[in-house]
Amino acid sequence: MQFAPPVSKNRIISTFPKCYNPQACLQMKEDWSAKAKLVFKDRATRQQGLDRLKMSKAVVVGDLNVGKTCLINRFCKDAFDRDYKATIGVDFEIERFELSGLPFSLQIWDTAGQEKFKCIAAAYYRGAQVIVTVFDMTDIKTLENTKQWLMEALNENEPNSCFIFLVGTKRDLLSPEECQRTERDAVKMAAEMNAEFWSVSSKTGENVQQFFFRVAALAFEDSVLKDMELGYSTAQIGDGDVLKVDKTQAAAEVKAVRKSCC
Ligand SMILES: Nc1nc2c(ncn2[C@@H]2O[C@H](COP(=O)(O)OP(=O)(O)OP(=O)(O)O)[C@@H](O)[C@H]2O)c(=O)[nH]1
Ligand SMILES: [Mg+2]
Repeated sequence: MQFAPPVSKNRIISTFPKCYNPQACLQMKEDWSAKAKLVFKDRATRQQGLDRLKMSKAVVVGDLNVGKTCLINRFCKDAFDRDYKATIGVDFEIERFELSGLPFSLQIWDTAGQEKFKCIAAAYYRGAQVIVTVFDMTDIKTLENTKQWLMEALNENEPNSCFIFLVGTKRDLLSPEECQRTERDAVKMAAEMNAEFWSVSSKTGENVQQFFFRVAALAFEDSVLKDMELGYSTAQIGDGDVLKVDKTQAAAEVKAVRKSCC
């Protein structure tokens, strides 16, 4: 049996993360659902949870240059690169969390916005529990394009099976007035997309951790509740080996994509 190292302190989520804007929010509640709390309280589950991990997949899509890679790198590596380096095909990160005492992993797939890599990236949309559509707050055209990106990602997934997020990046480049105006447009778009809206800066880090905490919390709770509905005992949630297998498999796939592209 694989024993995962402890989750780092800054990945421990003990209270239910809030949304960014109540006008574009997927779930208004301020706490975990009562059903989910039952699972968290189950001591047997907590014990099993120490060596068992649950994993969800998030795919990040949007036009080229909008800041998808920077968003992921700010959260996963606490780093920011001023220079643009286009993502080739796909890339991925795995982040481990502890939510209300239970372990959870989020597989974050970074996809290329460039047209020539689109068909490769699209192959990785399948099986997503979360779709993150990203736009550049300084370039309104990229907001309009998020609908198309979302449609393509939804096409590869079961209807109503994904949480949808709309994320505006580069808020550090806008004046407060410009920011407000763009956020108003984004809230309207989020309503059309059934998405939750977030406004972030990967340069300063503003709202980035809060956003990913929210993603992790919604995906985790949903997984727990789905498992319950399927009638699994709480002790069966997740499987530690999944993390190892998926990571190796995913890394091999990314390598193959790069080879076929270059
Ligand atoms: N000021 C500022 N610049 C940003 C921010 N996020 C990204 N950038 C810049 O925007 C450019 C593009 O960022 P990337 O993250 O590489 O864009 P991408 O969406 O991954 O692009 P593709 O991989 O081609 O699809 C880079 O030069 C970044 O430095 C931000 O929050 N603020
Ligand atoms: Mg990129």
